[in-house]
Amino acid sequence: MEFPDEHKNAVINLVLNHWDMSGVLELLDNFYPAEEEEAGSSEETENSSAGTHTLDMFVQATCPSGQGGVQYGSATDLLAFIKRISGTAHGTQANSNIHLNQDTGVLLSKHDMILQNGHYRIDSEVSLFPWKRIYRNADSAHIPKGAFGRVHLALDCVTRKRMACKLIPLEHFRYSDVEIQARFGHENVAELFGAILREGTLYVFMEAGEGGSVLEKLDSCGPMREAEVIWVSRQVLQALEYLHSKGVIHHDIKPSNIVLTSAKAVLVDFGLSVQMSEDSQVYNPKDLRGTEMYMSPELVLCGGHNTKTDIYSLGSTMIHMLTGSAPWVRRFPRTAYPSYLYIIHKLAPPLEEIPESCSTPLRSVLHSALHRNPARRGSASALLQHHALNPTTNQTRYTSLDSALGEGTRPFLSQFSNTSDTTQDSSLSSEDSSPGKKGGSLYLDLGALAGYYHLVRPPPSAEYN
Ligand SMILES: Nc1ncnc2c1ncn2[C@@H]1O[C@H](COP(=O)(O)OP(=O)(O)OP(=O)(O)O)[C@@H](O)[C@H]1O
Repeated sequence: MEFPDEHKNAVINLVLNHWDMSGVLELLDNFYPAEEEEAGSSEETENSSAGTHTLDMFVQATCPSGQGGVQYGSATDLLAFIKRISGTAHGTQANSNIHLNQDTGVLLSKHDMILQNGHYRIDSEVSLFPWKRIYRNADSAHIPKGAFGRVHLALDCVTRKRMACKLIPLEHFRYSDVEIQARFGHENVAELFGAILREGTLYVFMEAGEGGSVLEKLDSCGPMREAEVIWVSRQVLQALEYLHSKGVIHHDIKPSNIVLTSAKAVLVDFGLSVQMSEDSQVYNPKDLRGTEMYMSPELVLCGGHNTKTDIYSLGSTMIHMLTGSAPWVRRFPRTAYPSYLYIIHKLAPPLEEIPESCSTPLRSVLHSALHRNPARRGSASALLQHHALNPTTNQTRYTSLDSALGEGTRPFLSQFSNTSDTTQDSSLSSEDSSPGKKGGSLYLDLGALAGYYHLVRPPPSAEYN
């Protein structure tokens, strides 16, 4: 049966508005089969004749006249999309039919990320900014980046939604880069908003840690106060409690992978994460994954480990937060020790690095988190119950990093309480932040507080336009 074009478009729009991918595909089957065959566009036809409904077929069919291939979808749609991308990236998908010359992707956030005719174009629909150019120094184009990804601040030009956007070259893309965040939403896991493939690079949009990473804090300010360490550790443990309950091991807990928003700390970088199968108690690694200084002794041995390895890495991260240096590096300078694996194997745990000033309750948390024997190491749930991490009624219960600061700064900070973002310097440097820089927090340093005021103001509108 032949349908007029207006009728087709109206029905497609109706289904898109009440988003249902299977409904859309079914409709497309009814509307377009003859046209696809006639068009004879080889790859498309081959695919559809094989009975596979690919995103590209969907894109081509719904956007016949130059419209883009970015669609709103569910987490399942996003997972299907990135599965195909990772197949292409690693050459395991023979005829994946990914159109590298056309943007394709799936956005989860229908209300905050506005698509224009199936496009989400950099600069017209969404703008990307190097963090530091926005918040610190107009001359600097510093972009926080890891081994493979560069992370920008992104702004939807219509809704003004602020996000982080990680750019991953296709050849370095791993399915887990997106999979875990797509499947496991938690308030302490950076929320995923979508992913778009454009010109061989995957743009992954997610919740922005506009306050920078914990490593950046340590680099700027030196060791953190105990209250701050407790506040951050609690947030990370909440994320780990959830992830571990799903059998997920993050594998790279460290200060640079914990980022701060105005009200919470969230985990990022799930590229090394794995989910253990339901019945297995042990994950047997094929490779060594993680960042040396924070690695557990059992992980270094490569003989099998479980979720407790993340707890050990969090213990190492807590040492870094309390001292300003990653474990081991002060006793064994990196210049002299290119690898810490043997040191960790022989000497772990680094309990003597716990500063003398550390309170007895927090010390006991560290002893539990850093226990050499994973079976005797506290789980995330157990540590969350520990009284050191659970301020009693006599103690303040902190709701943000700001509120974890001393009473003395409150009047000053309250001037800015209407500002929602605790945005700060986003410079990223070494893993071992110099302990000699400043004794306290950025927030407690008056000079830095002045800078803080500067930083939390909204970015200059000229740059956003
Ligand atoms: N959502 C975010 N908000 C703010 N900053 C972020 C966000 N995601 C990542 N970053 C910053 O960018 C840095 C690099 O990102 P990420 O760790 O995801 O990349 P990577 O290439 O996988 O890095 P790695 O070398 O640690 O494996 C992080 O260490 C962090 O400081």
